[in-house]
Amino acid sequence: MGTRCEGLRDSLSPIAYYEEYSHFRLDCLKIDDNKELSMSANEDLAKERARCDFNVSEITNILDGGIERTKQRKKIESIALSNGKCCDVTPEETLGPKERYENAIRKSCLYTKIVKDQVLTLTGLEVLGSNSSVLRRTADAFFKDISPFLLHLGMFVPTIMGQGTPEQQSYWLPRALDFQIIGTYAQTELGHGTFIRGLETTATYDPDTEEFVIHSPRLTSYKWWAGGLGKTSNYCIVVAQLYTQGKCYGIHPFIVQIRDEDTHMPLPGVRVGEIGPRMGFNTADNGFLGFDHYRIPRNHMLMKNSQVLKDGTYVKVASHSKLTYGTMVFVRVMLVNEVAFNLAKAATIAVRYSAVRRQSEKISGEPEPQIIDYVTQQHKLFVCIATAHALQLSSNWLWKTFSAVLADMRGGNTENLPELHALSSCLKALSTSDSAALIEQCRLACGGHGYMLSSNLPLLYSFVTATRTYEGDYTVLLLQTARFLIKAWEQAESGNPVTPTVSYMEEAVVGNKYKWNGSAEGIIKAAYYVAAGKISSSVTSIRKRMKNGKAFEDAWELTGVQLVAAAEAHCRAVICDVYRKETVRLTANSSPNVKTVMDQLNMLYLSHWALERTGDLLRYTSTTEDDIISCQQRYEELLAAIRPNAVGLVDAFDFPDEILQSTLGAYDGRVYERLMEEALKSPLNAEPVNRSFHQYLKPLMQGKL
Ligand SMILES: CCCCCCCCCCCCCCCCCC(=O)SCCNC(=O)CCNC(=O)[C@H](O)C(C)(C)COP(=O)(O)OP(=O)(O)OC[C@H]1O[C@@H](n2cnc3c(N)ncnc32)[C@H](O)[C@@H]1OP(=O)(O)O
Ligand SMILES: Cc1cc2nc3c(=O)[nH]c(=O)nc-3n(C[C@H](O)[C@H](O)[C@H](O)COP(=O)(O)OP(=O)(O)OC[C@H]3O[C@@H](n4cnc5c(N)ncnc54)[C@H](O)[C@@H]3O)c2cc1C
Repeated sequence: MGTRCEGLRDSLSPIAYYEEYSHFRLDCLKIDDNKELSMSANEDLAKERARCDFNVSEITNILDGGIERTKQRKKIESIALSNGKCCDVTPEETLGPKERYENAIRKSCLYTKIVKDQVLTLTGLEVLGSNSSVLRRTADAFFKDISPFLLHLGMFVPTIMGQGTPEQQSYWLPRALDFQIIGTYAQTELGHGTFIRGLETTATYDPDTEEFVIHSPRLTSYKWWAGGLGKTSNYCIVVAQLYTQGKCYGIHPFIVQIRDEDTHMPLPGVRVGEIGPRMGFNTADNGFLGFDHYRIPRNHMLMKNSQVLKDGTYVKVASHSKLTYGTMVFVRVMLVNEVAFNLAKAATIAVRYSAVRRQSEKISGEPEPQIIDYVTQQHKLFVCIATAHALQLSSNWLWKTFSAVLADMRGGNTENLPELHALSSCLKALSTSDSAALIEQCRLACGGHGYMLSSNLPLLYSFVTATRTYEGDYTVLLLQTARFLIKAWEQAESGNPVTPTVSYMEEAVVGNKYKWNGSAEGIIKAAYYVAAGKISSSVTSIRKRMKNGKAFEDAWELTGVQLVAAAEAHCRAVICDVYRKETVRLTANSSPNVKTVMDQLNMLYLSHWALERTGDLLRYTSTTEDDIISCQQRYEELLAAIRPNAVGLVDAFDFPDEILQSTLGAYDGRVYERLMEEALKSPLNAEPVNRSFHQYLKPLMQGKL
């Protein structure tokens, strides 16, 4: 897969091991004699590229955000990839947990050096913000799983930037950005992840020494989960309940040193370790952390939003009580981009593989078709390409919204924060949930070979399915959006103005039923009407329950299923709307064929969701069965229209093989050769007979056990 890296051979013991068994594989399996193993590219894939009718790089530029950004991305990628030391000779998933972690640290250091020496000097800090997707793409050439440094750049640095005073930033940021210290974000505890007001770690101010005493009063207060915490980080952001002058002021962020900067030993009063094997993230040393009356200086509390003065007086600086949650909002915004990128990778792998793979007979006796020619396969895959586009464009739009609200807040205006919170919550929830489900769909679309770790689909899934939970669980975040929607509905009902993303309510509260029209704009409007219908039903249920004597909180709780569905419908309508508008805007000056194929993908996405939500359309709009039949027909026509361009569309994601890291998805389509090459690297192939034969099998077979 990708280029092999000779330079690393002597740095790891497993590599010597591999070299040992690589002699064995040639002797024993004689793959050199196998005429089938060819070095030339797959012909079917070459034919697919020849039939693609649009300019692939035009779409690449659109997805990157313009030709200049494509150029910059490629430059950064080539800096990292030409380093020639990015990949492993031994697949990382065949290493034991310790070796795997050590290997991840080795690669993280290598990658960090490249970022520090070459990328940051080229791009400045922008690469950590709006342009951080470039870093994420490039990092994937180094890590099949996750870098233990992810939280350092993903949350430690952003928290200092977002929650620190200018003085604190100027002290901590240069050290953090230079990797003199490595940090993480320890908020979640054994006992609480969602309900952060219930966190139990305490930070009690002692005015005599001008220190905070950080303490974990019980097992459930131990920090749990933070990435890079177990073994890598020597500092971390600890979110704890702040006590001063005998009063609790709720959760606040503190910078806490946990390991000696020289020996890396845990400091006295700190208990830290790794939490053990998990479904994914196995190279990220997610950790636990407890404190025994551990003291830190007063100015290690991040004091941009609130302060504790030397004498212990608490001063609230921020104009909004939830600004301490700012890092979470930032990361939720980033995650939409993150999962769009991972879904694009899965779609690339599955579409290329489906063009190479031939199976079954459509007509008895005729050559086996490429599996991509089955309409059911197109149904599984083309929505993945379309969703990757939808999420990529929605993420760019969300980033712009986030930046605008941030700019307002710098001027003291927090008016648009609730809308940003509602939007980032539901977009994070839906994008992570859709992407995880569709990556799994890509894996299933690749049959048995999709189950191989070397396809990279299982790892992509295990990584992305975690995004549905972390940084706010799916249900919990949709319920946050629902709070905003219900309030907006009540505002619209009483004739007061509402914010732009819920302006559809103004028309819907009047009680009109929407008449179906199958155009893009018509489907989007129908989606908004479905959302309005569900919000209205939720409001009715809550009111009915309250009328029957329930308190608001109980009525809300009992209506939870409807509220989640309403928030989901709202968010789906927003994605459909943004995807449509951005497609039209971004292809305004494109060549006709690019415009056509982007429009087809967009219509496919809209029709797909209309068909998925037939029941809602029939219930909340005046859509008829005939309308659904014509929508289904249109959807099937779109599958056929997109089919010739499918490989071109995934090529437009422009993933180098080193980043894709997949036996099934490499550009040249040498699927079978790569599967065999990777199989031969299995440690079990290191010797013709495993010692367990002598220890167990032989005695069993000979009745001597
Ligand atoms: C080497 C490669 C390098 C690459 C570099 C770049 C990489 C980028 C990618 C980054 C990857 C990072 C990986 C991250 C790993 C996971 C990290 C974590 O999980 S960390 C752990 C993450 N953990 C979680 O995410 C925990 C999830 N839980 C929570 O966030 C909160 O508990 C809660 C929001 C659910 C409730 O909070 P609670 O205080 O109980 O609030 P109530 O419900 O009582 O509502 C009261 C009012 O507040 C309002 N409001 C609320 N929030 C906000 C807000 N943010 N804003 C504004 N307003 C907000 C709310 O609307 C309501 O308003 P109203 O209706 O009254 O008007
Ligand atoms: C791979 C991974 C990496 C992580 N990295 C970090 C990290 O670096 N730093 C960090 O601090 N944390 C991290 N986390 C923790 C993560 O943020 C939490 O797991 C997440 O916020 C969910 O909290 P929880 O685990 O307590 O789930 P719970 O809150 O216990 O949720 C369990 C179930 O209860 C439901 N539920 C909970 N509350 C409600 C409610 N109010 N209404 C309805 N349903 C509810 C949820 O929907 C869910 O189905 C990580 C987690 C994972 C999996």
